Amino acid sequence: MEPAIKYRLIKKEKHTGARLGEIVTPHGTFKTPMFMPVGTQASVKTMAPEDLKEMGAGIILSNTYHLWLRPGEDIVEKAGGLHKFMNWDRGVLTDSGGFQVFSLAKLRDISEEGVAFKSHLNGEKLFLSPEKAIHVENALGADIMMSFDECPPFFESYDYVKKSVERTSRWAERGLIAHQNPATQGLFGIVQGAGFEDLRRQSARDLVGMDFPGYSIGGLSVGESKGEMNRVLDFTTPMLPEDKPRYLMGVGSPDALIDGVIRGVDMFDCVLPTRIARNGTTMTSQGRLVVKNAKYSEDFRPLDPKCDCYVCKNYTRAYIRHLIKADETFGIHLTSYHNLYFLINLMHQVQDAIEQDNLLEFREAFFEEYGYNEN
Ligand SMILES: Nc1nc2c(CCNCC3CCCC3)c3[nH]c(NCCc4ccccc4)nc3cc2c(=O)[nH]1
Repeated sequence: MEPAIKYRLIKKEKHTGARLGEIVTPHGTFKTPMFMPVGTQASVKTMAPEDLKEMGAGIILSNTYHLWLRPGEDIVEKAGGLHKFMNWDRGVLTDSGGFQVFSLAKLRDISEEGVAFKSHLNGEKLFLSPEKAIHVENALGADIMMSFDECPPFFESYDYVKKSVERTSRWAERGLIAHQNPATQGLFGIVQGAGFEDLRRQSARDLVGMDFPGYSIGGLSVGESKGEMNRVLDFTTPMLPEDKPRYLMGVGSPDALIDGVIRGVDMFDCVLPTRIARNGTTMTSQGRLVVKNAKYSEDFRPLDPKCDCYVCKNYTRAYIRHLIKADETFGIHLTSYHNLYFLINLMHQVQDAIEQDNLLEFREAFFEEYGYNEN
C-alpha cells in the first residue's frame, strides 16, 4: 500500500548533519527544513489561511487534546475533517495530546492503560488512552499524526525515565494497531529518553523496529539548557533512519532551529512566534524588538528593515506600537504575521545554505547580527 507520507532526501550539507529534503503528503509536497505554525484550536491565532499561504506556510499544527475537549472530534469529522473545517488545503499535523495533558490538565494519574485527568476547561474527569488518542486523530484527519507518548521531566531519575520510555514504546505499538487510516494519515513515533543516551537508543530502537513513516524527537525544550538539547540531538538524530523525516517538537527560537538543522532535524513547531507577538515582542534580524517600547513611538521604519514580508513592506513600528498600546487586535495580527514569516523565511534561507554547503558560515553571520553569544 502506498504510504501516506514519504520523505525524499535531496542533499546532505557537506560540513554538518543538515539535510535538504521534501516531505510528500496527501495535501502537497513541502521542502525541508521547515517551521510549522501552531494552530492549537484549529486556528493559527489571528491568521487567515490566505495569510498563511502568503507567508509560505506548508504544514500547520493542531491538537488532539484541545479539539477532543472542544468542539469534539465528532463535529470536526462531520465537517469533513480539519482541512475542510478550517478551510486549509495544505498540510496538517496533530499532536497526540499526551504532552498537553501533562502541561495543561490538573490532577492526573498515569497508568499502563493511559492517563486519567480533569479537563482544564470544566474540571470534568477524563481518560486518554493510546487507542482513544489515535481514534481522535483519525477523526480529525490530519496528514501526519503523533503517537500517544509520555514526555517525562528532563531531570527525572534514570529509573523513572527508563520505565516511561518502555511504556511509551508499548503505547506506540498500541497506537499502530488502533490506527484506522494508514493509507491517508502517516503516524510518527516519538523518541523519548530525556538526557540519557542509552534510553534514547532504546527508545529509537523500539520505534524504528515498528517502521514508522517519520520520527519525532520528544522530551526536549522542557527547561533544559540549549547546550543540553544540542548534546541530546548530537547522539539521537544519528539513531534515526536517514530516509525518514525527523521532527523536533516544541522548538523554537531562531538559534535553536539553526542548531537543530545542523544536527539533522527536518521539521520544527513552536507556539513562541505567536505567543510573544501577543505582547508586542517581535523577532528581527537584529534580535528581538519589543515594539510596545516608548522609543518606537515616532519610529517610521518597518519592524525589520531587512524583512520583505507584507507587514514590513506596509507598516511602521510607530503604527504597530500604537495598535498594541491601544489594544487593537490588528496590531497582534501584524506582529504574529511577521514573527511566523521570520521563522518560515529563516528555514528558506537555511535551505539555500544547505544547497551552497555554507550553513556554518550562515550560522556565524546570523548569530553575529541577531546578537547571540555562544551558549
Ligand atoms: N507529544 C509530544 N509533544 C511535545 C510537545 C508539543 C509540541 N507542540 C504541539 C503543538 C500542537 C498544539 C499545541 C502545540 C513539546 N513542546 C515542547 N516544548 C515547548 C516549549 C515552549 C512552550 C511555550 C513557548 C515556547 C516554548 N516540548 C515538547 C515535547 C513533546 C513531547 O515529548 N511529546
